[in-house]
Amino acid sequence: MFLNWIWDILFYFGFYKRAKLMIVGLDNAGKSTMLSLLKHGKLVQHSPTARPVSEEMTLGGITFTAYDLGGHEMARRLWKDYMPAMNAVVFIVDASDKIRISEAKTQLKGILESDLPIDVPVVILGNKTDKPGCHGRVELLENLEIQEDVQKYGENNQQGRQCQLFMTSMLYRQGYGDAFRWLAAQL
Ligand SMILES: Nc1nc2c(ncn2[C@@H]2O[C@H](COP(=O)(O)OP(=O)(O)OP(=O)(O)O)[C@@H](O)[C@H]2O)c(=O)[nH]1
Ligand SMILES: [Mg+2]
Repeated sequence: MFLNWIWDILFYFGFYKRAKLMIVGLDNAGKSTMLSLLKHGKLVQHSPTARPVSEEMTLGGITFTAYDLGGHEMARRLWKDYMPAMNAVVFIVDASDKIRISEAKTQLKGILESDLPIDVPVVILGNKTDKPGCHGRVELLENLEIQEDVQKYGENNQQGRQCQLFMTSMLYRQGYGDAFRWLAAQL
C-alpha cells in the first residue's frame, strides 16, 4: 500500500513514466525473440505466437507493458483492437525476407495510416541483419516506402507522427538498444 503511494507520487511529478507498447510485424520477424532478449537478456526459441503475450519491463527510465501480438494472418486481426490504448508501436521486419517485403509494407502502411493517435511513435526494426544478402537500411526505406514518414517526422522534427527505422540483429544483440533509446526519448 505504502509503496503504491510512492509510485503514484513519483508518477504524478513525472519522475516515473509508464507506457503501453505493441510489438507487431509479420510472423517469423523476430518479435518474441526480441521480447525475451529485452525482458530476460536471453535468446529463446519460441513457437509461433498464437495469442497475445504481455511482459512488463523498465527501459530508458520508462516502465513498459509490452504486448507481443503475433504476426500470422489470424493474429493480425487483433492489432487494431490494441491500437487505441497504445503509447508506442514497434514494427519488426525480417530484412532478409525479400519475398514478403511487400506484405510487410502493406501491414506497416495499415498501421501508419490507421486511427492510431498521431502522438504515438512508431519504431521500425529491420531485423536479421546477420543473414547474408539481406536488405540494407536504404533498400528497406525504399521497399517499405517509408522515406517520407521517417524524414518528415523523424529527422526534421516537424509536426506529425514520430517514425524511425533501425537495423537490428537479435542473434548478435545489435541495434535494438538504440531503437528503444530513441523510442523512450519520444515518450
Ligand atoms: N538469423 C536471425 N534469426 C532471428 C533473428 N531474430 C529472430 N530470429 C529467428 O527467427 C525465428 C522467428 O522468431 P520469433 O521471435 O519467434 O518470430 P515472431 O515475430 O515472434 O513470429 P510469430 O510469433 O509467428 O509472429 C526464430 O527461429 C528466431 O530464432 C535475428 O536477428 N537473426
Ligand atoms: Mg512470436
